[in-house]
Order: sequence, then structure tokens, then C-alpha cells
Amino acid sequence: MLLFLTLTGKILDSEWTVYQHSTESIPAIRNVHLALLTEEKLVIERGISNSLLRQDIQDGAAALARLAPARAASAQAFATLRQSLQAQASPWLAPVAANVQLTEDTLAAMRKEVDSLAALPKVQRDPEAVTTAVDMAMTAVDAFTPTVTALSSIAIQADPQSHGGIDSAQLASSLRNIAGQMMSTLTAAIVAQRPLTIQERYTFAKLSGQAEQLCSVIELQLRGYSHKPDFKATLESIHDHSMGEGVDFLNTLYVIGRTSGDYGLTSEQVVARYVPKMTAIPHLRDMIVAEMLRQAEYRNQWARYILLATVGLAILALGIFVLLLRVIRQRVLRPILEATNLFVALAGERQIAAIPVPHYDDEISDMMRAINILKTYSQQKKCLEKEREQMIVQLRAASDTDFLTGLLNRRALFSQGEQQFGIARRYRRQLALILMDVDHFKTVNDKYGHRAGDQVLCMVAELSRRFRRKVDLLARYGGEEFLLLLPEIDLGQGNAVAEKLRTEIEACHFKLDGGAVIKVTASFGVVAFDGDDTLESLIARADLALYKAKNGGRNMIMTSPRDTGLAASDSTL
Ligand SMILES: Nc1nc2c(ncn2[C@@H]2O[C@H](COP(=O)(O)OP(=O)(O)OP(=O)(O)O)[C@@H](O)[C@H]2O)c(=O)[nH]1
Repeated sequence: MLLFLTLTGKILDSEWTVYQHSTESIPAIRNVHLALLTEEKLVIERGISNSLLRQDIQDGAAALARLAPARAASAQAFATLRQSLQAQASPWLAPVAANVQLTEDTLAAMRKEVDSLAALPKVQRDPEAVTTAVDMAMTAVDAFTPTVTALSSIAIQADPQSHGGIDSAQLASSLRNIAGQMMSTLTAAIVAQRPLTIQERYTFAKLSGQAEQLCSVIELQLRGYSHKPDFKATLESIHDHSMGEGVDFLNTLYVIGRTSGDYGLTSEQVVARYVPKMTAIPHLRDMIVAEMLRQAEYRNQWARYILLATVGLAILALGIFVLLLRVIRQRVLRPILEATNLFVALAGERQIAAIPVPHYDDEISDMMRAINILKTYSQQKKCLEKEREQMIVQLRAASDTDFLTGLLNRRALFSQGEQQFGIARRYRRQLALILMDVDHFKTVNDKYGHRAGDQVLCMVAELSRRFRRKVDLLARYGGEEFLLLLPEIDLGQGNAVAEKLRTEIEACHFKLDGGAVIKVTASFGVVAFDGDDTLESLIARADLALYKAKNGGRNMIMTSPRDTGLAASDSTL
């Protein structure tokens, strides 16, 4: 995005610069035109002033009549130029404006000098003062040249493509200037009706050569426009009238000036015949400027279109780019992020709410489908694991439980009993053990059937459960034999528990499925942990006590202290 914005910024900046330059070039070309017009007015005023200085007051009436409008035209041209320069707030124009002011000051001084000399009769005029005034007129024109040059440079800088046009316009202006100077060179001799001096002949010949060269250069430069009828007509007019008839006319006067000096024309008549022939030259200059302005405006319009198109395209491209990023984010980045989270959740076996439904048939949707399959497998695996764990629990319970009574079986008794026994031995705690055996159980089986016997065993187990505390272990030790391990219980308390159980069993009426009600009794062997016992020895002692109870007539409780031996330990409750 950064790269894109940088490139777009560069292109926009470049197009903006082109547009700005093309916009600046239009007033810059206009300024050049105004400067050339001003220069033309200056040249005309200079010509009239020169002519006036060569004549007496009464002879120079016509020149004097032309001077006032010429001065007004110069002043107007300067005012327009100044106004145009002031309207554009450019730092480059400040020195140009200063130079314009300098030219105007020089012009004012020249006018003052011309006026004071023209007011005198010709014979009273100091020739040196006249020469100075003529030089001042030349200086005023020369002082203006930097203005034209500077404004031309500014216009070319703004739009290099206007270089050729400005050059041609300047050349046309120079041609008009030289054409004027050619006539001015002859004016003094014509006024005096004398032959030309060598200096005047030399100057005229030089100017004539320059005019010819300039004309050729202009024609060469404007050959690109020769297909345009108006340009063609103007160039032909310059060729035929200005350089043809006009210069031929001056050449005729020049030939006379080389011999007799009898021109047969006044200077005003020369002006009246010559000047109209020159109008095609400033016309050409104006046409060139107009063409330049037309092209500059065309380029400016194009630059504006290109700039607007570039801005539009940049906005469009930016929109597409942002849209593309959004699509990539939505269709690629976000799904990948979601997929990553899903993978992490699956790996961590966490619950997955839902897998996003793919909207498009692409690689991402394939990935989501694969995750879905993975999720199904994972769920199946989790179910299987749960089932396996439940099965293990069930199997463990089954392996520890007597299938008939639901009590602990013999294996579980030894495993859990060892723990209780270990605690009692380590911490020297009380521990009693009761071994119970249903009396004449074989008779029950024989009389009521094995199934009834099972029922009786279950009911005896249920009765025994009621006497059991949470910490006690109750197990089916053998066929009709049950074992109770009682932590924190001494022998006396153990006997009491056995007695209660015995009484309960004796008092109980066992209702069998067939409707028969039977009564059974049970014999008990009770022992207590004496500190040196093992679980096996304790059970063995309980078994001995039970044996004793059986032998003693059953339905009784016997105990068997360890150190006193079997015979000595017999006691009947
Ligand atoms: N119904 C049933 N009978 C069993 C089960 N286990 C053992 N027996 C029976 O229990 C009877 C035990 O008989 P005996 O060892 O002679 O003992 P008794 O008949 O109770 O006589 P005394 O113990 O001397 O009072 C046998 O007939 C066994 O078949 C069992 O799970 N269910």
C-alpha cells in the first residue's frame, strides 16, 4: 500500500507540475506579447522623435502631430504591461518591473530633451545636444531589451515548447525594428535633401543585410506553419510588400543618396509610403503569439484532463486496491486465522462451537472441510476415549465387586484392607475385624434352591451394609462368608457391632421370591489389631474365632486374642 501510494503520489505530483507550468505559461506568453508591443511603440516613438530633431518647427509639423499619439501609445503600452506584471504575484517578475520602470524613466528624460530641442529653430540647436537626444532615444529602446529577454526566458521556463514561437515573435519584432531603423538612417539626408554620409550608407547597408537575414530565418522557422493559409498569406505579404516593395523603395532612395541627394520626397512622404508596407511584420508577430497562446491553452486543457484522469485513475486504483485487500483479508487471511485457532482448539481438545461454512469453492473451503472432518474424528475419538474410560471404571468396579451381592470381593478386600491396615500399623490405631458366616446355609440351598440361597446372601449383605460406616470395608469373603474391617474400633466395640448384626440377622424374616419366608442365623469371629498382626494373621485369627463359634453351637460371637492362643482366647458373648 505504501509503495502504491508513493508511486501514485509521484505520478500526481508530476502531472500537477505539468499542469501548473502549462497554466503559468499562458500569462507568461501574454507578458512577452505586451513587451513586444511596448517595444514596437518605443521604436515608433523613437523614429518620430529622430525625425523631429532633424527638422525645423514649421517643417516638422507633421512629425509633431504624429508624436503625441505615438507617446500616448507608448504610455498606454507601458501601463498595460505594468498592470499585467503587477497582477501576477511572482518573485521572478519583480526585477522585470524594476527594469520597466527604468525604461520609463529613460524615456521621460529623452522626451524632455527632444521637446526642449524641438522647440528651438534648427539652426539654434546644438548638434551635440541633438546627437545626445538621438542616443537617448536609442538607449530607451535598448534599456527595454532586458525586459523582453527576461519575460521570454520566464515564458520558456514555464513551457519549453513555446521556445520556438517566442523566438519567431522576437525575430519578427526585431525585423520591424530594423525596418524602422533603415528608414531612420535615411531620414536626416532626406530632410536635408543631401547625399548620404559614408556612415549612413554603411549603417543602411548593414541594416539591409540584417533585415534580409532575419526575414530568411523567420521564413525558415515558420515553415511548419506554411500549410496555414493566414500564415502563408502574411509571410508572402512580408516577402512581397515589406521586404519587396518597401525595401526596394528605400533602396531607390539609398541609390539617390549615394549620388545627388535629390530625393524629390519629403521625409513625411517617405514615411507615408514606407510605413504601411511594414504592417505585415507586426501582424505576423501577433499571429505567432496568438498561435502560441492557442497551443498553450490547448496544452493547459490537456494537462488538466490528464491531471483529472490521473486523479480519477488513482482513486479507482486505490479503491480496487483496498477492495482487493479486503477480499484477501476476508477470503484468505481471516479463514487462515480461524483455521489456526481451530487447529489449536482441536490440538488442545477444547470445545469448538462451529466451523465457519465456506462461501466459496476454493482452497480455503477445502481446508475448512478438512477441519470439519478432523473435528468429527476428534469428537469420535473423544467419545471412544470417554467410553473406554467408563469401561475401565466399570471393569475396575467389576473386578473389585462381588457380582452377586455388590460388596467388595476378596481381591478388593485385600487391596483396600492393606491400606487400612497400613494406616493402623503406622499410627498405632485401633482396628477390628469381623468375620461372619451364615449358619447351615447348605440347608437353605438344599431346601429352597440355589437361587433362594443367592437371595438370602443378598439380603444378609444388605443388612450388613446398614452397619457399615463410610470408612469401614465390607466384603464377601467366601461363599456365605462376609468380612468387616472397622478402623478406629477396638475389640469391645467390634464385638458390639457383631452382636448388633447377629441380632438383626436372627430377627430378620427373609422373604424369598417364591413367597416363602425363612429365618437364618450367623456366627461371628471378632478380632482386634494388636500391633504385630498382619492382615492375613488377623483374618486367620478371626477365622479361628469363627470356627470356635460354629463349634460352640452357631449364632454366636467368638473372639481370639493373639497372644493367648486359640483355646485360651475362647469367650462367648
Ligand atoms: N446359593 C448359593 N450357595 C452357595 C454359594 N456359595 C456357597 N454356597 C453353598 O453354601 C454351602 C455351604 O455349606 P457348608 O460349608 O457346608 O456350611 P453350612 O451348610 O453353612 O454349615 P455351617 O457353616 O457349618 O453352618 C454349600 O452348599 C455351598 O454350595 C453361593 O454363592 N450361592
